[in-house]
Amino acid sequence: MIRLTLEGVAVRRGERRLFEDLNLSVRPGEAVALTGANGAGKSSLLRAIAGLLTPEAGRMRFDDNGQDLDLEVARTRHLHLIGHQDGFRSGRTARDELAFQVGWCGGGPGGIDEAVRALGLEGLMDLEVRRLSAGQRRRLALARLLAAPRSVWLLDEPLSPLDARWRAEVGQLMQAHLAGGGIILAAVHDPLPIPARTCEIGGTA
Ligand SMILES: Nc1ncnc2c1ncn2[C@@H]1O[C@H](COP(=O)(O)OP(=O)(O)OP(=O)(O)O)[C@@H](O)[C@H]1O
Repeated sequence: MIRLTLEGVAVRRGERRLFEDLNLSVRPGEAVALTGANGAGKSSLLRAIAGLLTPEAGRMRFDDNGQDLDLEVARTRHLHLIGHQDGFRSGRTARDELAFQVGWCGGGPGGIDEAVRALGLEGLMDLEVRRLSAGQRRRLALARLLAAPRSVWLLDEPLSPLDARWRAEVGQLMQAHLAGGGIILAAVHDPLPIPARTCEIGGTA
């Protein structure tokens, strides 16, 4: 049961400090919606938590039932970041790209079929990624969450290209993740379809 704690975190991009003194604790089974204006720093915060950006100040901790985890080990083994850039090579098939990502995350092939079903991708897996619609492509990116299970989901506007049906379906998958003790930190402009605490990131566009 992993918990994420941020203490006094500040993030700077270029000349601008986006926010400072951010304190946040996300407990197992809890979802937090990161809100704020365009350019406030929501994506930057998710990237900083994932270790892709060095914060200017503060501390980030993951603990497992109160036992502090090594930060790099926690990021490598327990965290997924689904951002705007999904990392797919667009000339390869959805099947090959999902298998590659799941293998890279240490997941076996066993979970892929179930993830493909859960995200309604069955008829799309032999298509090149470039032939998928924006919503289909996002569902392919989200399939990694199920096929290579990890406790911490960092999601950057996960629902934005999805239609109403898939927003609801992914909401159910999020709910199941929380029920299993996972945590979700999601940058959003619209409310999440699950109960979530809100953390507003300061700054202006
Ligand atoms: N590589 C970079 N170098 C310098 N500044 C950057 C870089 N990437 C982003 N920024 C700036 O950092 C600020 C925060 O961007 P970020 O994407 O974190 O905001 P956001 O809150 O997620 O915005 P949105 O709601 O528009 O997605 C923006 O002003 C952006 O221009």
